[in-house]
Amino acid sequence: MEKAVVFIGSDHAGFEYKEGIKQMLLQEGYKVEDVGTHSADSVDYPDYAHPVAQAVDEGKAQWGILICGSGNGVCMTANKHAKVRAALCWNEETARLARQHNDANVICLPARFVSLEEAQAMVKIFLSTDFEGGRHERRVQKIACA
Ligand SMILES: O=C(CO)[C@H](O)[C@H](O)[C@H](O)COP(=O)(O)O
Repeated sequence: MEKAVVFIGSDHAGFEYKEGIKQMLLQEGYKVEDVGTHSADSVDYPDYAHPVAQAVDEGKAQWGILICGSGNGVCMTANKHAKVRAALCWNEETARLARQHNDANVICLPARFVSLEEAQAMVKIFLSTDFEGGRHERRVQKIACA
């Protein structure tokens, strides 16, 4: 089966984790589009969160992965895009629930609060867990503003 297209981005705080997650995804056969940043030099997280969210919003990417220090800045930015449901995840269970209950399409990770191994495990779970639908479908429908 054809692997999904994943857009990934981070600020300087998430740069090393972005590289580690990207390598893992490439090894697993995903098509990965890296929007930057490309070094640990200080940058502004919206400059990377918007392109990832836009790709998901426009259907160019099935999934988005965003990393900053706390995960909050990239998450707030991504959720400005209409079709994006970006979820801040900090352990395997929150990553699983973001998919099962919220049908999230972007995972936001806090590089300064989890290990790279934990972040990689969360991404694996996020990309392989199905939305449960049912009662959650109704709630997800209500997230969007009219
Ligand atoms: O967006 C954030 C906070 O909501 C991120 O954690 C940033 O990575 C962080 O603010 C960057 O901080 P720095 O002191 O400029 O490295």
